[in-house]
Amino acid sequence: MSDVLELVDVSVVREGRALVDEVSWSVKEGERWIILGPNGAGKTTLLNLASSYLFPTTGTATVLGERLGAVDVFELRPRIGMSSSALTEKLPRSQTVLQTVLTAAYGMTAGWQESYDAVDEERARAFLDRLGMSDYLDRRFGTLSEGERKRTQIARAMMTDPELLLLDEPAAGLDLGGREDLVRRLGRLARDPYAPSMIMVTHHVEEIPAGFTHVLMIRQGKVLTAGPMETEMTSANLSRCFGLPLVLERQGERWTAAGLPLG
Ligand SMILES: Nc1ncnc2c1ncn2[C@@H]1O[C@H](COP(=O)(O)OP(=O)(O)OP(=O)(O)O)[C@@H](O)[C@H]1O
Repeated sequence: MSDVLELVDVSVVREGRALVDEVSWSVKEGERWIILGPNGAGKTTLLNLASSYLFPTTGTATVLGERLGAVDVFELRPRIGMSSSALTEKLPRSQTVLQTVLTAAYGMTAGWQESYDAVDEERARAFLDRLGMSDYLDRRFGTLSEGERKRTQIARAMMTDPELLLLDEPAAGLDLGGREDLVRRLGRLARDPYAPSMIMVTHHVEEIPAGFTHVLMIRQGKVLTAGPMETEMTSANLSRCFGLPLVLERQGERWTAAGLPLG
């Protein structure tokens, strides 16, 4: 298995502060990683490295076999699918759902043309169908609910047939039903052997879909633990990560966590 992502002693320093601090981490082809950590821990910074939108201040980052700093990122980026709220804000509100997904095939956030291939349209419809968005194809993106927007964005991220799929808090802001619907769909994607390698950032263990294989926990820019879910998802690790005593429980392939009552 080859490395999809390899960080070696990577630090990202801004205003004299290390947002990520000497991080070494590798993601192999086919793995599905969760990044867990409190607010401000450096999770999005790690995703921005993985998506080649940020370069290390020190250390080396290799994405899909290409070393950042020595590769044309405009060739690398189409190989990476990304869904994040920052990206959602850049998508034109007046485009339809189908157009929003289709424009990804051409590496754009805007610019609807009439000349899209029938093959591309077929693919866009198929991804939207898998994400339960078939009834919304002609709806304007700006009129969608939070959950519908997230599902559209994931379909959009899949459109370029990426080798690496990055999901930044895909379930944030969803109600319980919306979260469970999305988590089930992501679980199905995670178990699909033809789906790309995946890295998903979350604050909540309840949002970890079935089928995810590895977890990285980060706190104040430092990696606390990184490895297989079976060995690393423990109450002790989670408590260290979030800085208070937590009890982690597993039910089948899903997780819950709660703080211990105050004594
Ligand atoms: N350009 C920047 N200059 C200075 N500080 C920054 C910059 N970008 C991010 N930070 C800081 O770096 C830290 C890590 O940010 P990051 O967004 O990676 O955290 P996060 O774990 O994703 O947080 P959250 O869960 O709140 O989204 C934060 O304290 C943030 O304020």
